[in-house]
Amino acid sequence: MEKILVTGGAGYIGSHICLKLRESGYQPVVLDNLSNGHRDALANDIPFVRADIRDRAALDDTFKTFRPTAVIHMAALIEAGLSMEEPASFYEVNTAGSLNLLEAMRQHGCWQIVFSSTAAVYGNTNLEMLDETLPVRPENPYGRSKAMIETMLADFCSIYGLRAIALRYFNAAGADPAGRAGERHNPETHLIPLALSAAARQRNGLKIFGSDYDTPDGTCIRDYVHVDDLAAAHIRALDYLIAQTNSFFDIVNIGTGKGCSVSDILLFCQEVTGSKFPISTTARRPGDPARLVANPAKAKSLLNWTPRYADPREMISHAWSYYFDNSEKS
Ligand SMILES: NC(=O)c1ccc[n+]([C@@H]2O[C@H](COP(=O)([O-])OP(=O)(O)OC[C@H]3O[C@@H](n4cnc5c(N)ncnc54)[C@H](O)[C@@H]3O)[C@@H](O)[C@H]2O)c1
Ligand SMILES: O=c1ccn([C@@H]2O[C@H](COP(=O)(O)OP(=O)(O)O[C@H]3O[C@H](CO)[C@@H](O)[C@H](O)[C@H]3O)[C@@H](O)[C@H]2O)c(=O)[nH]1
Repeated sequence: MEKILVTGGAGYIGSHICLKLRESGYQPVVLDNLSNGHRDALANDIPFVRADIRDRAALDDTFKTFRPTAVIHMAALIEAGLSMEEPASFYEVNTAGSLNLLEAMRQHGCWQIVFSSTAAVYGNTNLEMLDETLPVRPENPYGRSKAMIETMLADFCSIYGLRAIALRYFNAAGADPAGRAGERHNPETHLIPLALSAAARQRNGLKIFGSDYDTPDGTCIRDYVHVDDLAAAHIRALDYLIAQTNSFFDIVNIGTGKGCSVSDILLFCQEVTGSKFPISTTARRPGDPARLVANPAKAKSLLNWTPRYADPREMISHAWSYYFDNSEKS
């Protein structure tokens, strides 16, 4: 079985990718410092290295021990809002940490990588849909830290011969439909899990960050993509990467192509849970673009990937089941 090193694999998206890797005949090996992940989010028999991507000696040991065929690189700080307060941490962990990883890959002859990029690289545009040919103009240091990694990848591909795909995910949502994994950020800052905890009366309602955006209902629009579909996209990307013989770098959006406003999401959360939690409006959160919706055409044409779940209510329903069954976990 081909071994795939999954950095950040104990996190929300990573734990779903590990499930999908095993179902697809790959052997995940996870490296995670557990700053925001959970060892118990992974099956016990998945090889696990507790280490930081900035620790070169730990990376060297990991490459020597496991000799992975490819890397899925997800380890990162992920909150766009926090990056407006602590930009240095984002450049240190995301950008410098990724350079450290790429250098270790080069030294150990591991030439294939799927990288977790983000819709946040696009920033504010007036466009209905965003496609991969647009210039990147991130609104926040998080997006800039990821855009820099895309630039490094392009150079490592053209000059050192790496093969790389950057998947620009839009907003991951939902949980494993079979209930084996879900979202457990601590502290939680994402819209849907916060709304679900309001629905469960674990918090006192939900505040909308800004209702004066230039959108139909004044709240921000995002493209919510089911985490199970996101995991499936990684398998497509990996299969594609492994089938190539020449170096290349490509960028692919992973989203549904459908936008949903914050207000819509909250109404859906109330509908799915049957709980009319209080909703109020507060100031905009700095660094939030008004609208981020994918043009998903390239994911279909290059990777033959299309989402199985396109209705946010299905995503919320799976997230709610997971929330309900795991509310005692931190
Ligand atoms: N959640 C989303 O909607 C979304 C959207 C676009 C892109 N992404 C990207 O997807 C990836 C995974 O996101 P997620 O939502 O699963 O986040 P997450 O926080 O649940 O997972 C990230 C994992 O990385 C680990 N980690 C953080 N810093 C590390 C370090 N220095 N060394 C080793 N491990 C480290 C954390 O412990 C965690 O397990 C990230 O790269 C994120 O930027 C996420
Ligand atoms: O209490 C809350 C929380 C969020 N929001 C809004 O809900 C939307 C979604 O926010 P959130 O769930 O925090 O996700 P994003 O800030 O869009 O970022 C996510 O999605 C990006 C891709 O679009 C990823 O790159 C990031 O890592 C990931 O955190 C935004 O408009 C927020 O302002 C609120 O109004 N109230």
